[in-house]
Amino acid sequence: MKIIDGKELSAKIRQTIKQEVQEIKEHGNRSPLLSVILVGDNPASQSYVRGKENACLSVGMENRTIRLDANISQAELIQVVRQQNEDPDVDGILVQLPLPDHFETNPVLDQISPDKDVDGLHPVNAGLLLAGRDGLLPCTPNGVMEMLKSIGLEDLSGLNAVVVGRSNLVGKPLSLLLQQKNATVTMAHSRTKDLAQICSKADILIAAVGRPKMITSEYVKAGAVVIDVGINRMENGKLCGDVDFEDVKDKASAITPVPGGVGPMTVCMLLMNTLKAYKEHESYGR
Ligand SMILES: Nc1nc2c(c(=O)[nH]1)N[C@@H](CN(C=O)c1ccc(C(=O)N[C@@H](CCC(=O)O)C(=O)O)cc1)CN2
Repeated sequence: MKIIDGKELSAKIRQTIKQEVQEIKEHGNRSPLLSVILVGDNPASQSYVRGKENACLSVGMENRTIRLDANISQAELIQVVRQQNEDPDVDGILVQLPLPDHFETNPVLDQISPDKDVDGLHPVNAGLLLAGRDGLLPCTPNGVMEMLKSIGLEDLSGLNAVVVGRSNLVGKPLSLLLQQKNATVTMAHSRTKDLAQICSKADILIAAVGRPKMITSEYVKAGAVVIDVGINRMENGKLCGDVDFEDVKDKASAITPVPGGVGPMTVCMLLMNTLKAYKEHESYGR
């Protein structure tokens, strides 16, 4: 069984991003800039945003974090997003999720200019993905595809993929990306009947349900590739995935750990999207 190490893979990809950013700067150009908007003081979100700041630093990109009080209004938040849209130095804009309860998330995300939407969550980018056209891809699904590629799974012809979870952030876009690579995709979710039986037919099983250790060995076909997108904080403070790693690891041919699996790839793909947005803005390389 192979453990797909997201820390190692993301470090490798970051190195190529760092080299590109260095070349950009050596040619006298400005650096790519990621602007992150954080509303409120959710400790997990604060920690993820710090991770994004450090990631930008590590590849030589500029970073701007806009920290806003949880009590600001939806209209005020939208105003901040629009300011970032209009700032020519900003290449990528990300609103850290979840927003505090009194916000409606979609109308806020809709305000991000699609060419700066490095989270790939704007309806324009979601539509481009649906149509199989080039746009900015959501980071976690894109990171999962990179992980599959790293173990030689690029053309998925003839393979059954089951995605458990149907969120806009992961399940829906990931199902489309897998299908683009010719997998036969089943989208399952909490209301799916005979879930274990359906999962046990998967050559590639993706768990993105947000239920700690839900996927046990009875859900897994012998030799399957198991990708765990879940990041759940246990009462003892430790993190665990949606997959019961100890129970599944000897049945799978390859598996991602939590922590150190898909999480680091998410941040890496964010850097990649910011670089891509930058190149579009500056017509760099054309
Ligand atoms: N606007 C967005 N909000 C959120 C996203 C997102 O992609 N866009 N995803 C998650 C949070 N997230 C990034 O924002 C994120 C979560 C986890 C990790 C990560 O590397 N986790 C580590 C463990 C870190 C720890 O110890 O706590 C791991 O899995 O190894 C990175 C990014 C929700 N919000």
